[in-house]
Amino acid sequence: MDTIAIPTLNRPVDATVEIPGSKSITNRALLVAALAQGDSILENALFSEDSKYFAKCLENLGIPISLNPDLAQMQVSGKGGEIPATQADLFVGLAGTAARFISALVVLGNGEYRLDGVPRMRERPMGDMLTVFQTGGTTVNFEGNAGYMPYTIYGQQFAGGHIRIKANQTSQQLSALLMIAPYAQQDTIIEIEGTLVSQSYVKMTCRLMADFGVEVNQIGDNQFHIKAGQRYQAKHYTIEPDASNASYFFAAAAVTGGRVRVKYLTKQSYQGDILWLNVLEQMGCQVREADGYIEVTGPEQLQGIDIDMNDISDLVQTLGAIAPFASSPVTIRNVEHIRYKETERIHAVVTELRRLGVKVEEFPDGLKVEPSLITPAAIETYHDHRMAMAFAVTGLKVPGIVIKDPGCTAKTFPDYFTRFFKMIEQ
Ligand SMILES: O=C(O)C1=C[C@@H](OP(=O)(O)O)[C@@H](O)[C@H](O)C1
Ligand SMILES: C=C(OP(=O)(O)O)C(=O)O
Repeated sequence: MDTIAIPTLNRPVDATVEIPGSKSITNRALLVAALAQGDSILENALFSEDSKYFAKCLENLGIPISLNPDLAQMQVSGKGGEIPATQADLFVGLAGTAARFISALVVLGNGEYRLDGVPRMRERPMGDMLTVFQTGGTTVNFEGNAGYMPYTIYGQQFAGGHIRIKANQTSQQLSALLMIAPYAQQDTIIEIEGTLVSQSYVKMTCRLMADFGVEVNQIGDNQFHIKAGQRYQAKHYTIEPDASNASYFFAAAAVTGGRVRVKYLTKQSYQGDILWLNVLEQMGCQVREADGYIEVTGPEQLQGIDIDMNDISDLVQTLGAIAPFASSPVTIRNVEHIRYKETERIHAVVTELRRLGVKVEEFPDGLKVEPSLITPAAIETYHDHRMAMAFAVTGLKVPGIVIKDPGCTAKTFPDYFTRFFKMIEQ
């Protein structure tokens, strides 16, 4: 297995970086562009495993898509809600958004669609959404355990109507239902049973739907009304830089007492993970937004924090990886749902911090990291891009940190290490 040794930086970082487009926005835009009638052009689209699997699924469903990675551009020729292919084998890798959004899309088709992913994807929950479809008359045949990949969906129509769904393990199934709801046979009311995790992503879904011409009426925190017959409008759409992936570069400024500017990101971002800036401010960093970039300047000494990260849970690893450098404990709460992601993330981050000699306590829904001296180690990444990207930042401060399987960043950020090394060379 490949490894990358992280060189320590014995000075504050001082760099300006560019981050590729948001994964979450790219995959939403691909879905709604596929449902619109006519050509949409997506600028600053993300080219990574997650979005390429998504694009390939659309192509296999007969929706023409042309990819221009050099220009970071994708063109989708939407079919107005039709799915031309009547049979398709669809592979989503480890992309949770592709798994959930494509499964919903094929319910609108008229045919037989088999979906599968890598072994870990077969362990990630799909059942709450699939039960909704089954209740509405769609047949789903599971090859293994009910509620998990691989399965075949026999698309007919999405019934819509009054739907109840749980969203305590992932919000992505709710986002998927919302995005196909305008194409249902009747108006749809979606009611959340119990708690909704990762709410900021649902907000992102509704904002993106609005950008493409479809209205969602949200009543309180847990009811969504979508009128049938609304249609997405094909359009030219520019995707923001990925705020989750920007977090590692801002974190580099935070731990080295340096300065990092991320170009083209704004505080008005659709991405909840822009709140990483508030987290860093609370830990002692300074944040400045200017025309065309956001700048973070790290303090001499980071402070600890006690924080509910339910809404920004892709940042748990970033915070975990810099937490040992704070002057007081860092406590992360309310993120039980990250146990269902690329890996069992609470356990993974706790295990790797302990490997580095850090004192850390694991809770059912989070962790507490004590200020600690770090001893060097080779970090296991568990096929999880965020383990590799986050612990590379730790390596800037401590000699001898090695990241195993750095290629796993390809899921959302194929050239992460190239940009990371460019940051330290500036
Ligand atoms: O809808 C989305 O684009 C996402 C929602 C979140 O997942 P959960 O809703 O499963 O927490 C997030 O972790 C993931 O990276 C992207
Ligand atoms: C959880 C993530 O991805 P997904 O659920 O889209 O696979 C992530 O990118 O951190």
